[in-house]
Amino acid sequence: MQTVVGVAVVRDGLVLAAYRPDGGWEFPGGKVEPGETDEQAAVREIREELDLEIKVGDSLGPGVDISADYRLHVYLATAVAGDPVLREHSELRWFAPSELDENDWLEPDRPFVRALRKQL
Ligand SMILES: Nc1nc2c([nH]c(=O)n2[C@H]2C[C@H](O)[C@@H](COP(=O)(O)OP(=O)(O)OP(=O)(O)O)O2)c(=O)[nH]1
Repeated sequence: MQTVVGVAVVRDGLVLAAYRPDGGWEFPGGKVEPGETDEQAAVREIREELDLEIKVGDSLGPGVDISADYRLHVYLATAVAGDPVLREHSELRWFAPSELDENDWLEPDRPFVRALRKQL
């Protein structure tokens, strides 16, 4: 089983969501490479995808299977420097927790979206 890390970047009480070109909101992030920790992968992916420096915080809850091969783990993070740059997604948006509608998110992300609505 390989881990995919999603990062819930929080700033001023808003969470950053990224819209996939093939549809659906997701947490920016990606696959953890061999020898990397989840945290290292999160920092690398957010730098690559958004040109953003982050500090990774707590996990948002137990991992959720994406498929037989991949499991999604989502971590809270804060932006240390810079603004996110649109590179790989079709849209980036900061959502207030009350605006988060889990139905617009990829299915594996929905428990994490619910956790965010409770925690933020
Ligand atoms: N980054 C990210 N991926 C997610 C989330 N939820 C979810 O099911 N996924 C899936 C989509 C992808 O199939 C896989 C992550 O792959 P990736 O981000 O490294 O690369 P990718 O979109 O180019 O994926 P792929 O087409 O190469 O499979 O996990 C999420 O919140 N964030």
